[in-house]
Amino acid sequence: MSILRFMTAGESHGPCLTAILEGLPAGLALNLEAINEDLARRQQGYGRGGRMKIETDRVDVISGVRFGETIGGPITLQVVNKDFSNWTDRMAAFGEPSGPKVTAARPGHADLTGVKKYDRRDVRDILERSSARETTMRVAVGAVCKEFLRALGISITSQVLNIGGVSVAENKAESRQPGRNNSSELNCLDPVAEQNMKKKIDEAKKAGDTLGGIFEVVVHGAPAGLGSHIQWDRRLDAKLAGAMMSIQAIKGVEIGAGFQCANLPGSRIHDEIFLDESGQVYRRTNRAGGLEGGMTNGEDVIVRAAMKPIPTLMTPLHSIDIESRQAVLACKERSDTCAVPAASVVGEAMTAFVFAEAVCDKFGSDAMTDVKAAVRQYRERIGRDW
Ligand SMILES: Cc1cc2nc3c(=O)[nH]c(=O)nc-3n(C[C@H](O)[C@H](O)[C@H](O)COP(=O)(O)O)c2cc1C
Ligand SMILES: C=C(O[C@@H]1CC(C(=O)O)=C[C@@H](OP(=O)(O)O)[C@H]1O)C(=O)O
Repeated sequence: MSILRFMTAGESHGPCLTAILEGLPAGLALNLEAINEDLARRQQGYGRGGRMKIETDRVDVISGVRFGETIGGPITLQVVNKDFSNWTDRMAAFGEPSGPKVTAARPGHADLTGVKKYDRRDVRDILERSSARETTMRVAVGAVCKEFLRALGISITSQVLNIGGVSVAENKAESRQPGRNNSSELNCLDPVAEQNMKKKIDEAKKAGDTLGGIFEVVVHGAPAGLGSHIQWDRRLDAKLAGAMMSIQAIKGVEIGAGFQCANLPGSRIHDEIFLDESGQVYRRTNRAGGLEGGMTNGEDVIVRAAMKPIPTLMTPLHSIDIESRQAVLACKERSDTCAVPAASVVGEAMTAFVFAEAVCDKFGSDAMTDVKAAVRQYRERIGRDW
């Protein structure tokens, strides 16, 4: 059984979304506003659709917290869907359906395989749960995990590197500040690239098309030795890649130099190890992205994810109607043109969960005082021995 685990529930247009997070130590001070801030960051981003104008996501903490501190029990988090009141005809839990059915499956979504696998006649039975509205709860869970990590000196940030082929300049990408999130609308550190990205989003929107892109998540301050080389399912790189791939529409993940590793010789990939005058170990490069042998190595952890373009197009793609079995154009519900900045916040959240689990695994997870003491002692030992 996982030491730390969470589950989400709820449909995109249902009454609310819920998450239960279990396994964090008691005695962790939580800041409600920090959770709400991350929820607001996930809602931002040029290119998002009309739904984000309806919702103002704010979390209710239903269990596991008393007077601002965790007590060790499962933490239940809830966010209300304001839009539910407009969908009661199509989303009621009981009674007869009164709203129209969705029968034109969208390529690139769960629609077609979902209706077959679950033996449904209305694509809505599938799309409501496959929708990335669910990532609201991942961000709420991730924000709690971030508080836990922050108390131990570990911070997580992200930036958007590419939208629809428009990339940030390399020197701007590397100007990231550990532990600090930027305030750009697209979560991008290059103002020139950001303007071009916005133009690209405008063009796509005008053409009824959609865009994907790439974002990067950085973990700063993690001690060396989280994860393990001992067994395949204890490798932190594997857990991190799996967590990133679990985000809707993510199709590629790389750690450090990632796919560049295939093109360059070992002399230009591996990070050489040096000793300074005081005998401290250091590296001049971080192409491994902070992970060697499935463990953190003390450098910043750098993970990137590629997101495919949003599958709902306003100039719809060819598809079929599941009822009439005729060729039709895919359904086009209100939709985002580009959601890479939002996905970058979800990427932070999933990374926070993976690191929180690794910390609980290594240092225990009953009481915050014990976890803090164990981390302090371990940091001292590996600082001394290296
Ligand atoms: C933050 C975020 C927002 C998204 N918004 C939309 C959207 O508005 N319309 C849409 O069709 N897909 C959207 N997607 C993508 C779909 O949820 C995703 O492509 C779909 O669930 C199919 O899963 P797959 O792409 O992982 O195969 C969004 C994804 C994320 C991460
Ligand atoms: C609701 C969110 O994203 C949604 C993700 C989504 C999808 O198919 O993934 C489809 C759209 O839903 P709607 O039809 O309600 O506009 C997005 O808005 C959100 O991010 O909170």
